[in-house]
Amino acid sequence: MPTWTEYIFYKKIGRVPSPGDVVEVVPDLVGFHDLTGYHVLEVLEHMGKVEVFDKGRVVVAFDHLSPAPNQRAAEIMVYIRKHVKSLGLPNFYDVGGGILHQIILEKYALPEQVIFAADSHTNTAGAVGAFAHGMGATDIAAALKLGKTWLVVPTPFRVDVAGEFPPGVVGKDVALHLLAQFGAEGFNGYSVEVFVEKPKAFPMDDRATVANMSTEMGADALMFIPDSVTASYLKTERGVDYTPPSIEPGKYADKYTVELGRLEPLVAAPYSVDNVKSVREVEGVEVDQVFIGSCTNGRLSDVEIAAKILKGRRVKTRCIAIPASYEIFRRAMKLGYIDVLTEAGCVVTYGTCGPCLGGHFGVAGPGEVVVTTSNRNFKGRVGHPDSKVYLANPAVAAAAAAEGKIVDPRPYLRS
Ligand SMILES: CC(C)[C@H](C(=O)O)[C@@H](O)C(=O)O
Ligand code: SF4
Repeated sequence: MPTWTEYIFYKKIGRVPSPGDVVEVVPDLVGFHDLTGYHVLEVLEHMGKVEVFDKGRVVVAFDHLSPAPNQRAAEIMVYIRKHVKSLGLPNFYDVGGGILHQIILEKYALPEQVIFAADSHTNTAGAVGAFAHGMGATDIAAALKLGKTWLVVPTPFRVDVAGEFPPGVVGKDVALHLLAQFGAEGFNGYSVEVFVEKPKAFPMDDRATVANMSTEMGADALMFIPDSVTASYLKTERGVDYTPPSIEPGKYADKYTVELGRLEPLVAAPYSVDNVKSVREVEGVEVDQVFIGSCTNGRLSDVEIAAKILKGRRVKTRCIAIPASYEIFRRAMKLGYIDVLTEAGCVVTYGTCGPCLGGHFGVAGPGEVVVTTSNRNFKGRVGHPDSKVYLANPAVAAAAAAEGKIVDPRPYLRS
């Protein structure tokens, strides 16, 4: 029997490919955002005519520099809007709609699909078992025009997730644990297939975080094998009936088991995603800015855990909280989380990557220390090259905001 990767490609091309094969596939979805969209459209213009193979399969979101923080960003948006309008693209999310990857996961991605977008964190949709992969703007332009693209079939690697999360430990810590074990680039050329032993113990939001950070691991894709959680997520969120196929585990190059019960809150210290330490090792580090958000950890459960920690407290350092989509913002507001966060002194907004990439809305200054729930911490990522970025889960981030320094968040979850 095939692996999930082989199964998906079998359904696409009518034969089971081997790792290393070059295959041509028709994408189910193709996406781009403001930053890469400009190049995508420019390449299409150079190719002669701006046209797309199937309007319904194209998703566009303004998320990186949105709302436009400068004239250049505004010009780019004007240019993209013009094309979106003349193409008549129905799945366009202007300023405030949210981060492309969250929108794709929330509204479009389905198991067994093949998804490409002009952004490296496209693999987030692997949370529902889609083969989702980031590509450069030129490749995306070609895929949009031709309705097909090619790729080298990756080697499947099996990861089993056993047990249940201890308090204060979430999907982010699984991602950081894998980075500690395998290193950045550790999964180059692999598609990681994750089997969850107790599906309910590993909710969709946590799956999305792990799939998202497979980019930092170098993976071509990371997919959660669809299970009862996938099915109920699709039913409740989208009204889609999905019965996961019963495929026997196929042949894997290698495998690894994550024991959730043995994890503790982790951080990736400057300046590398695999410079992973337990939060206890870095306790006391003073923090200038906290960011709770991004395509990694801007989902409802992330906002919820932050609100739980910050309820009745006042932040001791500046804290920016950005639910990853309009939908999440609305839900968080109805549940009272936005109120709690604003009362605690957080700056809250919606629908932008924000300070994740140091472009606007919280650019770090020289010497500043940032704790962020996002996915990259290399030099200068959040702004000044002399700033320092710690990647952490939303509980660690919220506790850092409450104390103005890195602390173990677990006591805050008990009180
Ligand atoms: C701007 C874009 C090309 C980039 C990416 O693809 O990853 C960005 O989203 C990031 O996180 O650095
Ligand atoms: S939130 Fe950050 S990592 Fe995600 S797409 Fe935006 S810039 Fe890239």
